[in-house]
Amino acid sequence: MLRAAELVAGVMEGGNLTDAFERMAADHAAWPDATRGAVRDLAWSTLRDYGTGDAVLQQFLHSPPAVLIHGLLLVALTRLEQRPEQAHTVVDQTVQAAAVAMPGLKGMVNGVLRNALRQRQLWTSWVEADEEARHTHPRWWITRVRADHPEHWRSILEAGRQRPPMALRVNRRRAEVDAVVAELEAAGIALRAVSGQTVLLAQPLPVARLPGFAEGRVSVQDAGAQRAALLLAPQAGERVLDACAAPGGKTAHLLELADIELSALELDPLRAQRIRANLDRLGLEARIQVADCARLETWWDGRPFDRILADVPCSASGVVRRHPDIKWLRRDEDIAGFAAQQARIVDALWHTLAPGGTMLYVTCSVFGQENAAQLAAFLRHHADAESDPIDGFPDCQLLPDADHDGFYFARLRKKA
Ligand SMILES: C[S@@+](CC[C@H](N)C(=O)[O-])C[C@H]1O[C@@H](n2cnc3c(N)ncnc32)[C@H](O)[C@@H]1O
Repeated sequence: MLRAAELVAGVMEGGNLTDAFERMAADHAAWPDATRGAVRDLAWSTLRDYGTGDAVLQQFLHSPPAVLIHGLLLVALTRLEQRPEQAHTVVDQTVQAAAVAMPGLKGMVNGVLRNALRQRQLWTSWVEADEEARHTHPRWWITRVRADHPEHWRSILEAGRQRPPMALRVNRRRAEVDAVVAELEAAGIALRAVSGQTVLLAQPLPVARLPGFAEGRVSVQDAGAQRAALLLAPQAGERVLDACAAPGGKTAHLLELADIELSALELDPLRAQRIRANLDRLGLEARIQVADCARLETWWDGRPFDRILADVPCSASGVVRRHPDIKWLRRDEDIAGFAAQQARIVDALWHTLAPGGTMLYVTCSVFGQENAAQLAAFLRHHADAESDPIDGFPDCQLLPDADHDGFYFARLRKKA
């Protein structure tokens, strides 16, 4: 519990959860998978439901406690929700953890949790009374989703607090889908659905347990993310650019689909290393460059691309259940910053696209400012651009649900 509380406290202090978890896992390399998974799960669940937990906690806190103790209390409330039948054990474990972390606050932790338990039947009414707690997203986020998706805002917010699905992509260069399905079933791994090269697992599990993963027959990639390479549809012999490539999920998918000459760009040198590792595992090859894709003079040799994937940096509001720290770390005003960065990237990349070529703009966001508004502005500013419809529509907003994350796709063609 204390380890999970440390992760939660790190986020409350403004830190990134994924990085903190990776540091913790590296510091405790001897932890068995199950321990690592349990710590991760508890911290992730606590942050997914942070708004709810904090609304309950605020009834019992008279002043803000030390951040680690605040995190510990939130983790304890999550545990109490998950395991009501073990309430007393959970309280005892939390008090023991407080005794290790901050012995002087052990009594306070004990008092808060026992009081909260005594008033268990009131939790729902406290949560219902507060919009942030009810939807467990910040108020500005709720306002945006409601304005952008008047019909679906509730289901989007609800999806944001669920455990994410786990999907696989079968590497068609190395395996047949039927054979992979048989291997998974033989390993006792239950499947929920199979469609094209995509296999949806009934339960998430560590990649080390996936038959065929190390041998590059399968990759883990959300089913929504798998649409990107299919929509760009590279053809044999083409020059293709993956402009924002790390960790390389879509780079690999593009290379699995056709024999292309692919350049992968990535701004962050550490993340760029993950592209190479992914491609090596899958037996694929690309030219990888560390560069700001919008600064053409630093990386472009002047030869135009037939297709460009612009999987731009964004708010990640469509994948928030995988990164539950995001919703508490981002601010409303950050979204305009993302939109400006996205416009700068696609404006620059457009110069590198051949006449008649195709660019796919992708975000994992559900905010209109990064999506449809971005497309409209782009078409206004580029007379040589036209929309290449997706399923008969100018764009495609995939909303997060039980099967896939939230994504936005817009396909643009450069007039010849
Ligand atoms: C949404 S992620 C890409 C995910 C990737 N396409 C995949 O499917 O695995 C966006 C990536 O763009 C990188 N990035 C951000 N700004 C960039 C820029 N100006 N030039 C190149 N890469 C950039 C980020 O570091 C991040 O790795």
